[in-house]
Amino acid sequence: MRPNASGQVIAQRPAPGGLRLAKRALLEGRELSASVVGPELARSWQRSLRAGLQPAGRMPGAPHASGPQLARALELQRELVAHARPVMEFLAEQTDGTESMVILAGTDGVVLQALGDLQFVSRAERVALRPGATWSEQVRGTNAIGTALAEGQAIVVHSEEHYLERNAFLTCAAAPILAPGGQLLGVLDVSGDHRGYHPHTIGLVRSAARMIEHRLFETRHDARHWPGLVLRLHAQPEGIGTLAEGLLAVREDGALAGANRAALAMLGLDWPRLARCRVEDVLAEPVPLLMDWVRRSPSVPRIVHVHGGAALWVRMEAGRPIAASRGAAPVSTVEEAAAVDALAALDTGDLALRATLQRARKLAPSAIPLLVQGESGAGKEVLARAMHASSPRRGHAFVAVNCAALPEALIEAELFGYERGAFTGAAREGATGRIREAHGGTLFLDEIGDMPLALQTRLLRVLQDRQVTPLGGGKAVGVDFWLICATHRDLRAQIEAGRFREDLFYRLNGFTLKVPALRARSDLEALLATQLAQLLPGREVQVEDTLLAALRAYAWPGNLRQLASTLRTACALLDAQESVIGWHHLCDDLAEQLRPQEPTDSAGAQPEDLRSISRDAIRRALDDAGGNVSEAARRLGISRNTLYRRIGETSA
Ligand SMILES: Nc1ncnc2c1ncn2[C@@H]1O[C@H](COP(=O)(O)OP(=O)(O)OP(=O)(O)O)[C@@H](O)[C@H]1O
Repeated sequence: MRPNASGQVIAQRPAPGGLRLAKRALLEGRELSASVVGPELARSWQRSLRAGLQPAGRMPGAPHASGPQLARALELQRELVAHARPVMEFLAEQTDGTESMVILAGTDGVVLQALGDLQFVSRAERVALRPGATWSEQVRGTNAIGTALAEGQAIVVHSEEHYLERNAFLTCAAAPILAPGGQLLGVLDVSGDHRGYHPHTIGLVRSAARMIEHRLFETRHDARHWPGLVLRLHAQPEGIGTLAEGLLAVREDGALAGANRAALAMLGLDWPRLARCRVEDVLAEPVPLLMDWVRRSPSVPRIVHVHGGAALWVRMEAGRPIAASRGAAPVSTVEEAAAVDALAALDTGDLALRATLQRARKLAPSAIPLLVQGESGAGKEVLARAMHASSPRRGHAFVAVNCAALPEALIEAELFGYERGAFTGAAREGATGRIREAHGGTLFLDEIGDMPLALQTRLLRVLQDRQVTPLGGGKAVGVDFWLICATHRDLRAQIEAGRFREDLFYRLNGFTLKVPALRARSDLEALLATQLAQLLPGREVQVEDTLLAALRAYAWPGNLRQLASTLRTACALLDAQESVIGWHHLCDDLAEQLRPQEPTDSAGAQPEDLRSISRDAIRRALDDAGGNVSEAARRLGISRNTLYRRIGETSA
């Protein structure tokens, strides 16, 4: 098995002898056998031949950028280099011990950064993999970096597929990195000893290139500076916010300003059409409607319709000018109203939650560090966002970081930022880091109980000194933010077990706020009404009586997240003329979980009952998903991590 040029796996790798014969055929002007040499490789060999290169001969001296030339190239590509760095470190960790290098090259094929193990190459060959070396096809013939640039797509070039025999010791996988407008910015590559070839490397490299593109898009269209709309799209609501989401930037006048590749695929666009299109050309919903949605409730996912195609879920973010340009009301009045509404909007009648909200309202102006505790999906982040919106800091950023979602090396770079001085003599910073982005605003650290101990020590230092020092030893910078942390874990038990620093616990826990689990709340009906009004504005929709009773009795292992995803599915299935949500509007597995249970008062259910309901639901979902945990989690409307945790809890 081997991946073809676009990274898909094709069945057979040609024998080296076959490639040698094919290369001879190329030199003799004969046709290349398509079964030995794929179309991308054949085109690349032809280009190499036309460039006057000889496969076996001595390579004419390949140009190598001088120190000042490299510094200038790095300066020109500052944004790309800064965003690529943490992703490259992550890739280098994944490929550690595999005798390979992670390389970032510019559009001219010049190596800008290289990380990893150079021991697998001879001293003479090392220089070719260092920053400054050139890997364009023109100078080195077919190779993953040069060929990915020439073809504009991901490619694997293995051993003798390299045009020059002297490069046959390498196996390389490379993927282009594109700007949000489709312009080629550079190439990410993993090159290693040809004996260490692994078919999954290309997938890893392509995902890493997507991560860089995602960060570039988010920086260029950051809602604080970009005066337009950002649409996050996916066929399923759970896909929004993940690496698989489509990203679309829309100018205030409706013209499309940027996208990622996932959005192009979802909308049936290509890069040239993107530049000519307006949002009305691709979506059935006009810009004023989108603007209205984003002003009224920006974080609520909605359904939009692609012309002649699928329905997609969308979550929108607006730049400040749009968010503030509501009618004739002065901005301060609008912000004031939003501030009051943010916490009040969460109060749907449950007394325990109301008590939490009242405390939150009093604490919001104080900037005392808060710890929000509650089960996964219970609404901890939503509460933290509402507190920020109700605080004097609401004019600044709310920065959320999930400490459980990223590998340790990435969270460190993400939180603290890093210097690019490590690889050039230039003085400007590489990436600011999320802590500094939260300056003046609120830093929300989700799943703080999962933060690795080494990072806890660094975070403690930041909280004590109120200064952050970027990785790579830059200057300490003063920071001022409101810290809100959240966890589903018992942090005291974590301290006992030696997994959480006690001194950090006291620093971040100025006050604990508890968010009740959905099954313990008494306001399910009010929640249903509020969410249905948001999902189907202007429509009067009820829930059928027997279904409502079953929903009340259900244990809701995924809490509000699961409720929201259940209602989104139901609304998507509801016909325009229907006004009652019934059993047939649920996905099958939830309907099955709900049916066998007699309607009982969930608030009166004993913990053991709830545990067994939860256990049954999980078992059924796993059975239905054929044991696939990701699929079972999707069916339950909870994350994979939560499902693993619940499996542990319910089998305890
Ligand atoms: N008050 C609410 N009204 C409607 N939906 C809500 C509300 N609070 C939360 N949700 C829904 O639940 C989802 C999860 O909420 P949130 O991220 O705040 O939970 P969490 O407790 O932080 O979860 P986790 O611990 O898994 O990070 C939200 O995306 C939203 O769909």
